[in-house]
Amino acid sequence: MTMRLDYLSIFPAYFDVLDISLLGKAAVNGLVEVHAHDLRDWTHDRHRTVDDTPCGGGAGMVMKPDPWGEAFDEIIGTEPDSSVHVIFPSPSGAPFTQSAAQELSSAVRIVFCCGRYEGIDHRVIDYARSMWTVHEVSLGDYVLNGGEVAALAITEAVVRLVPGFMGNPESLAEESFSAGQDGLLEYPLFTRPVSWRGLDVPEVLMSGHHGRIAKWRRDESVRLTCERRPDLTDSDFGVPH
Ligand SMILES: COc1cc(COC(=O)c2cn[nH]c2)cc(-c2cccnc2)c1
Repeated sequence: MTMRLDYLSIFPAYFDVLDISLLGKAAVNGLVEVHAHDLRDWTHDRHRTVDDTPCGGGAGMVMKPDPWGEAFDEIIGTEPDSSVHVIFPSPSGAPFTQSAAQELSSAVRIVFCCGRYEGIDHRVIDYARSMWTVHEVSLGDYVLNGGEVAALAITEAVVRLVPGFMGNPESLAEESFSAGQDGLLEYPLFTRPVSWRGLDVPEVLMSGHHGRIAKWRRDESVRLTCERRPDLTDSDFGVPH
């Protein structure tokens, strides 16, 4: 089953990068189909206007609903279809998580709507919710100039989970934020040379003693998680289960 990805943006060139690297390979072997669209193609005035001043006053500009509606009609259609997932990256969205990426990796169609300026007229999101499955998602508590970079990050998190995309699926299982690690951060990784600029690989990892190695890795994951992500630890005991 091919996953179709559409990107609506006033800077569609952001998505040229999807033709290379891992994503390019997925596109080549028919797993993923990518279409980027310039929102201005659905404007009709000489200046190809996509924004206007906010009703009720306030600083900055808001993206007009009209171009979005016409683009939706052409790109997605005018009939409701809950199998279409429409994503609005936004600072006011719900935190994007690995489980959300996992769910989206089985979608047949995902449409990314990249907001610019101060945001998009809210009726665009309300309309989209009446037609498709909408996700307003945040990548973190910071503000980007537009949704394009967030759309690329979400795309990578999702497409790498599409069955048949990753060379060796085992590497997916071992990662942080995947079920296998109980939501712990990944332990530190090492490879050869054993000694590098006066820094040595921890001896336990060279011992060949698998039980000790597993314990060292678990202890490191717990230590790192408690240090850096107290929010991921269980408040009762301060140590993740
Ligand atoms: C500058 O103001 C913005 C920026 C962005 C781009 O996304 C992010 O900055 C982001 C995403 N995760 N963390 C930050 C989106 C909107 C927006 C879109 C739709 C509805 N409402 C607002 C507004």
